[in-house]
Amino acid sequence: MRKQIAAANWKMNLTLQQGEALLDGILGKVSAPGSNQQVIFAVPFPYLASAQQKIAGKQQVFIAAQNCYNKKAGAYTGETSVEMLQSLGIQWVVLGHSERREYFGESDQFLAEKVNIVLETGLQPIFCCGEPLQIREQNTQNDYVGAQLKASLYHLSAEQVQKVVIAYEPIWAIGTGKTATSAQAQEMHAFIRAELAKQYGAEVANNISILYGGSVKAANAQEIFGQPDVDGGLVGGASLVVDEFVAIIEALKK
Ligand SMILES: O=C[C@H](O)COP(=O)(O)O
Repeated sequence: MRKQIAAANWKMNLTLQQGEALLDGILGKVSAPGSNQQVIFAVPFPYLASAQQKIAGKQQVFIAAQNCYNKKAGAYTGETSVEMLQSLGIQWVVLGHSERREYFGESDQFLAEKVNIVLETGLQPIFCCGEPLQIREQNTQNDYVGAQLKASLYHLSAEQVQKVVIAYEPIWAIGTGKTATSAQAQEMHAFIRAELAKQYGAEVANNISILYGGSVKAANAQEIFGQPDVDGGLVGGASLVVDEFVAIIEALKK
């Protein structure tokens, strides 16, 4: 059965001290996640080790990297390998966030290579997809997102693809305060699941968690997460505030 997941993406925010206080605050307040729920914190690279120590012994709570490189090791100054992440105990990596695609020119092919190395090393990707405003206005978002999935994921086996969590993040809703309506989120999530079912069969598609991202906050989480094909969220701004993110975790389906 697929998991219900609240994933925090801190992006390039917070000092180490602020990050530690945030993590302590959230972990001190939130009830223990249920066995079908997971909480993931995607923190900046320099904080991975300390964050990993803070969650030690907590069931269903994980730390994620926000990125990784597509090569195993070598002369790639400034990059971080999946093996390095694994050596810290990290089990998750966010890949293909629209900010990486836009500001760092990450292509579908490059992301397919990153997906491969993450899975081959034994970690799990949170693979982001989503359309810009212009595409939504043309009503071609299904084609756009379908092409992103095909280009970066469909070479995977059925066994591998079930280790991927997909995060649908309409770019026009990220950090804008403009959330997709719960109906828009459900419509796209159902489309993504139907596409996965076409490629891998319904059983596999039903095992894949699909998160919504884009201005999720305490006030709208329950309604969005309540949609049948929405399995939680990838949360930016609201994940930086203790009470907001605690409420978002509590809004996950049981
Ligand atoms: O990774 C998270 C998404 O980009 C959403 O960010 P946001 O919640 O600040 O809109």
